[in-house]
Amino acid sequence: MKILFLGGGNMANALIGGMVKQGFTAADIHVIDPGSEARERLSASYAVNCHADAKTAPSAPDILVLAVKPQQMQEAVAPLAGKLGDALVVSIAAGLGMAALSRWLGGHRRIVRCMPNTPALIGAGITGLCALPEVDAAGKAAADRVLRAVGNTVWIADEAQMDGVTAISGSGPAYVFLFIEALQQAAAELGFTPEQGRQLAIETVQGAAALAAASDEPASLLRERVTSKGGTTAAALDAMAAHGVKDGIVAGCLAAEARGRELGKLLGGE
Ligand SMILES: NC(=O)C1=CN([C@@H]2O[C@H](COP(=O)(O)OP(=O)(O)OC[C@H]3O[C@@H](n4cnc5c(N)ncnc54)[C@H](OP(=O)(O)O)[C@@H]3O)[C@@H](O)[C@H]2O)C=CC1
Ligand SMILES: O=C(O)[C@@H]1CCC=N1
Repeated sequence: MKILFLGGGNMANALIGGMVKQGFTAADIHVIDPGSEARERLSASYAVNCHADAKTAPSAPDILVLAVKPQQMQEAVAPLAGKLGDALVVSIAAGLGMAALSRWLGGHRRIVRCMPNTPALIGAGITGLCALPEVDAAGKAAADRVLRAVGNTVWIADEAQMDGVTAISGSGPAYVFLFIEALQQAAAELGFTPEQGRQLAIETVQGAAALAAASDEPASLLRERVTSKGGTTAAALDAMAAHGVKDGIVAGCLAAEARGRELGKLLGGE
């Protein structure tokens, strides 16, 4: 099974690292990236085959993973159009619809669109996936196996919801990191050292996420359990509500979804 990556940046590194760990054979993985640094990093880390362009790469791989920026995609896939045989194309590009991608690939229809996230780097990713109707069960299973190498997967029936997946889990780690930054800033203002602030903030987020994952109860109930009447948490939540924290997060997610749709249109979608 030959797997070709187009683009060898952050997400390709995360996926390839996970795949090699899960027993995919490095010799069967090829990467095209014009950047010599990107290629050196990948071949040094995982001993995969790296190519500066499509000329030396396998022309009809079993799986082609598209891991360039959405804005780079049309130009990047042009050399591959019409030459893919029945390769399964797995795109991780935000916003880019499968109809536009299919056109750019000369009418290729075996396409799966995915949205992973950066915790994939440590095998803790969550990926939403969606396929064109022409992709059979074996094709979906193959895409699922690639993305499961770096975390869990959720299949989405309606492609229109993929921008929503991007808004919640694709971009989501950035919101959580912002929250951690805010906790660390507050810790610094309260006189803790950076190391103390880091430990208190990160282990709180880790512990709360683990508790939410382990519990059948909704997050709102877990929150209420922390919140004693007239206590410190109530004071904090009141101040956060006055600053619109929760509404701001919801508005941010909706803005991410809207930007995904906008990118899709700019990139040639309907
Ligand atoms: N980062 C994230 O959290 C997530 C990203 N994604 C999606 O993953 C995709 C990749 O993102 P990310 O890994 O962060 O981006 P990167 O910029 O890190 O990686 C893209 C790589 O592709 C290279 N490249 C540019 N043009 C070509 C070409 N013609 N042929 C082959 N390679 C090329 C780039 O080189 P150079 O730098 O020299 O241009 C770069 O090394 C994007 O479409 C993004 O929407 C999806 C989920 C999460
Ligand atoms: O910000 C972006 O566009 C990409 C997609 C999801 C996460 N990063």
